[in-house]
Amino acid sequence: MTEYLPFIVAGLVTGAVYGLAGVGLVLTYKTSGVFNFAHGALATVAAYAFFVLNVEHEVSWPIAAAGAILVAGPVMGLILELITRRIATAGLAYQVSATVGLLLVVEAGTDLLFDPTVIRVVPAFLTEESFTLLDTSIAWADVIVFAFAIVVTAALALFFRVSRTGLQMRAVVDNPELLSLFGGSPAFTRRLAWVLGSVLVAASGVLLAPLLPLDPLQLTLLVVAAFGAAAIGSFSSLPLTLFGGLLIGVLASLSTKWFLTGVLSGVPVSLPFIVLFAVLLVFPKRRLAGKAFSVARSRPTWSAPASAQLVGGALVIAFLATVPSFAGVRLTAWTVAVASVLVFLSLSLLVRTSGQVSLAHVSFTAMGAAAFSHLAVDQEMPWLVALFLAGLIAVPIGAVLAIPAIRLTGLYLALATFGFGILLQSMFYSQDYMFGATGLGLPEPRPGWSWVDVQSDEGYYYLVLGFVAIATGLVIWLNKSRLGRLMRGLADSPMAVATSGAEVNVTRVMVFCLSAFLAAVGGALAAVAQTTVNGDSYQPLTSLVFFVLVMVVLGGEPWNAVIASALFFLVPAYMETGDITTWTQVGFGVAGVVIALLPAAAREVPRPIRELVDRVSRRGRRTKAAPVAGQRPLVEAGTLEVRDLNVRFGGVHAVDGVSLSAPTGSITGLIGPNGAGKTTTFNACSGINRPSSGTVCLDGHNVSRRGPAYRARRGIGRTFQKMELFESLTVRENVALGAEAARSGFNPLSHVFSNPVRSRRAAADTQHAIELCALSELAERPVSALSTGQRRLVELARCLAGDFRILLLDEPSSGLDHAETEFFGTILKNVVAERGLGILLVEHDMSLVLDVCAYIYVLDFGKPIYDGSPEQVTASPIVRAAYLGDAEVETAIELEVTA
Ligand SMILES: Nc1ncnc2c1ncn2[C@@H]1O[C@H](COP(=O)(O)OP(=O)(O)OP(=O)(O)O)[C@@H](O)[C@H]1O
Repeated sequence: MTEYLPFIVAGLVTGAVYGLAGVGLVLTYKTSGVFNFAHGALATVAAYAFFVLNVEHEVSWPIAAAGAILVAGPVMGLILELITRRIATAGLAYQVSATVGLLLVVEAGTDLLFDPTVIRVVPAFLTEESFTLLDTSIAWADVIVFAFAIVVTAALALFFRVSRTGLQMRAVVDNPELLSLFGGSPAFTRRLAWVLGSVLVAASGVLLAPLLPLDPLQLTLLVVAAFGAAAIGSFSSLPLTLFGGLLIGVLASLSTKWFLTGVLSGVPVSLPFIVLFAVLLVFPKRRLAGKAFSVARSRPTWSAPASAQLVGGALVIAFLATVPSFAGVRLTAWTVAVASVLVFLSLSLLVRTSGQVSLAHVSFTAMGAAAFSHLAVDQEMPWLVALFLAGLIAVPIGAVLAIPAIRLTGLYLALATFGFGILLQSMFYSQDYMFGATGLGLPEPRPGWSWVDVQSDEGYYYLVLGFVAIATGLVIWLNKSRLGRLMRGLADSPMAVATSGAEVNVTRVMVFCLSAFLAAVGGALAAVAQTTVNGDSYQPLTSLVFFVLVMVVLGGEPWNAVIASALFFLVPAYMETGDITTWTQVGFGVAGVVIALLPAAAREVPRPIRELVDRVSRRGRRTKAAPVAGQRPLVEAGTLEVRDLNVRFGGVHAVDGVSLSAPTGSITGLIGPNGAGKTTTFNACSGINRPSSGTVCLDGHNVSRRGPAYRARRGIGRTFQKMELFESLTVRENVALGAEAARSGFNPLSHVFSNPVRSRRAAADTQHAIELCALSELAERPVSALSTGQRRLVELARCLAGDFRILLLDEPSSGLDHAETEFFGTILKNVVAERGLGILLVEHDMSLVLDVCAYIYVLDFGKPIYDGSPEQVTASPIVRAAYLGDAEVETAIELEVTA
């Protein structure tokens, strides 16, 4: 035991500091809903502030610490509160862009202010006295740090539990409006949380300062250990977060004893990320998923017409073909930039198209470069085969990384990838199968083809240009294919994609794998331009810069990738000042913050450019002929049967013993006052929530344990009370996804390819649904530009275009005027008469219900209280009473029973 004690003590001290930083992180995340990736950067600022005051200006340590913690901390907290308040509804990717941008600014800014070549040491400032326990000398300073973390966390936890302000802090995330109604001030509460959170991380920065020479990158990443601690606390519990910090500290310290050399020597540094990843992979979903805040999505909707894109593409390629004539010594930089278009393209596919955040793309390029060298040199494989396999090697790793996004939500994918980049560097870069421990660099050979000169810089440049041009064309084609629609649909509404019949997890993994493949190939091509590479060329921080660039550069694919790659690789090549890379990092970081703060409309390509491009390419003059609407056959007869359904949410018994039957060929109503359990019943029928008991059967086939996509493919389609449209797609594309999502199924190939007969049928079904809902005039407009009534029709058309037999329509007339509701009723009656569809309709508009329904079920407080024909329902005193109040229902039931 005594041999372990020094390690345990050291681990408890660093762990207490991690825990403190983690508690600060949880505090701000809990109250603002924005995860602060710049949390570690705040510790850096505080540590340097302490250094300047205490060491450079010889201010006594208590005053210097007070300045760094109690002055710099709150100031940083208030700035962050200001930023995060504005980006709270900006969408996850923009939230990450803002905080990652801040991190980049602080890291590079510190290097600009403090010459990185000078070693700065902060002397230990707490007491140097120590005592002996079990033959181990323990410093009183360590005891103070440990006790400080415990006392502060306990005090905060108590404050949250018992004080009014603490309760308000917890309430502010759930419902800020409600809090202000009850006299609390959400703004003050949020500000207080940010100040407290920043003070805590500033304290951890000051406490870490004497432990190692000051280095902005190391300090920023060290505090990233707080992410692992916060994960153990489920991003929610303060005491568990402190415990997580202590656990990580002790395990990391012990692993320095256990794993001194060999494969596992990187474990101590990587431990927080191993813990973070393990938590994301194994913690029960409900403990984490519920904590992730859902945020509105906002994406640009304009894209240049195809003709303009083609001309633009040809011009860019023509220009790039002239590069060797003027590039001179910078030709290698140009080759790297052209190859890296693939990397940015792959990141954009993930981030901009499918709405998933990756902060580890440099890791894929590193894998590609290392794998290519080993395959081409050590294994002597043919050049093209080695390149292809180098790309493939990244695919399974991409698939594993996508798991947190599948199990949980996008934020956790961002966290997992952020940790993965650092983990790969600290654990695997120095292994022989990557860059090796010597740092000598791996040879990256060019093809030895005799029929063409690709050995020279110029020849290789043209090879890369050709490669990238073809790959870019393929990516553009993919974007326009079914997979492209599915990816964009996924970014806008995963629920609508799933209930249309597509397996969203297959799509998510596919996109990640494809992206990893392209990035690895791009990495290998770029590495070959440089002839040798080592691990230093692949810093994890660069992944953050790549991500921010993809967010800030306007324009769609592939233009944003071309511009981003040029900015990153060519600007430093042409600006020859020593710290240009640091300056550009500051610039990109600031841009990452600014783009998130801008209103959504300002993130579009500026209007004059859009108008000019549209005008020059004469958009709108030649409209493509709409496909011919197909005749749709009668659907096979069947019935949706719900038996004794019960759904509970904690103590709420939302659905209590509901049974109903909705056959094809007729419209069945499901009505009841607000909160009666109608939507919950729908969700149980379509597989969005799990009932605690009861069954859902389609044609006698029990589908209760199946997911939404399976049920959709069996024939259950639905619309949503709170509309779930694909905002960045046009009306036609929205409706088309209804027709084709189910056809993508589990098979990755059918996500991309479809047989021509089926494609034509899907296009005809789409057109049929569009005409049926009178949307032909609007078919090419983005849905975000439509009125509520038109949007309801698009959702219905999407449902009608699919191969569904039973449609669940949840309050489809809400937000419609009288004429629109009547039109809606007519469409419903028509599709039932013509195609024999079955409809289960939840609706508050009783005139519509009584007009179209053949049979009606009535719920109240989750219980079935009546069912019958429209006439019986209208006449029933039970139903009338249900809409008036509780006591009357019971009296009415008694009266009806006696009668
Ligand atoms: N995810 C959830 N967690 C906790 N309670 C929930 C959840 N979803 C619904 N409830 C509760 O279940 C009950 C039934 O809600 P539901 O939305 O199904 O009613 P509804 O009949 O559709 O109401 P409305 O007509 O207002 O849409 C309500 O008390 C609601 O607060």
